[in-house]
Amino acid sequence: MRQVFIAGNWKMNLNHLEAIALVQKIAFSLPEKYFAKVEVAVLPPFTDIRSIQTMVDGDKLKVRYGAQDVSRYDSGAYTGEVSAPMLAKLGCSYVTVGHSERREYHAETDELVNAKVKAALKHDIAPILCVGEKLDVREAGNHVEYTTDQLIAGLKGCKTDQVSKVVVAYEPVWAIGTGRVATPQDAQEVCGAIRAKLAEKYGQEIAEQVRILYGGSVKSGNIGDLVKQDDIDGALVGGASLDAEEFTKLSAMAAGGPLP
Ligand SMILES: O=C(CO)COP(=O)(O)O
Repeated sequence: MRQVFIAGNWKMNLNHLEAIALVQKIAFSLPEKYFAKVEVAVLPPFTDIRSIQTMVDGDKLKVRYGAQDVSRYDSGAYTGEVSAPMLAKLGCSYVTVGHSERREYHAETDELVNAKVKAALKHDIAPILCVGEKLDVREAGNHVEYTTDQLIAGLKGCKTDQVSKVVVAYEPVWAIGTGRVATPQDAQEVCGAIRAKLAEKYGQEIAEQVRILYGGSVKSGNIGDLVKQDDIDGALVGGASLDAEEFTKLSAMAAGGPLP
């Protein structure tokens, strides 16, 4: 049984002091019983991770955390890069790989995304592999093939047992930060195709274990209908993850009901 998963991608927002305040608010406003039904993680900028680690460990908070990017290399002369061993040492559970903003603004190719997926897995950090089409691809009706091709390219060379640890995030680029959320049926179409492709390549048992998230303008008002879909196991949330009250509400709705 896959646990519902809500991950907040903070993107390039919040310094380490603001990060502490936000995580504290999330941890204390979501009643304990919800954490049994929904896994909640935050993905802050690198500069916030150490502060979050200290607080989560010290106060034994249920919120998990990770990073937004990782180097393909473990160490060496790669100025500006942060490695998977460094993230592992900071207790990161997750790292997003291949987010459309990195593919677009940092020219990340499928080959690089694949190398980063493998670097994370090697150090027991679960990659959140982001896939998703731009508007022109959807309008041409090629969105399913496009995203499943990105999926297979991102997982190339991974062992079958590693694949079960990967989280896939389907984020149609036209729905990110636009307020234009995909309908639950549109999102299910692609998430279902992603699971079917995983089953074809790695077997049904592995495919059933992989969590598939939807991302793109997710809010407390639309998450309920999204997670009701068979193949949507949660969400990768951008803007709404920066507001403690909204993110807590959204996490509670993903767990099956509103906050008391
Ligand atoms: O890119 C996203 C999460 O990774 C989605 O961002 P928004 O929720 O702001 O649309």
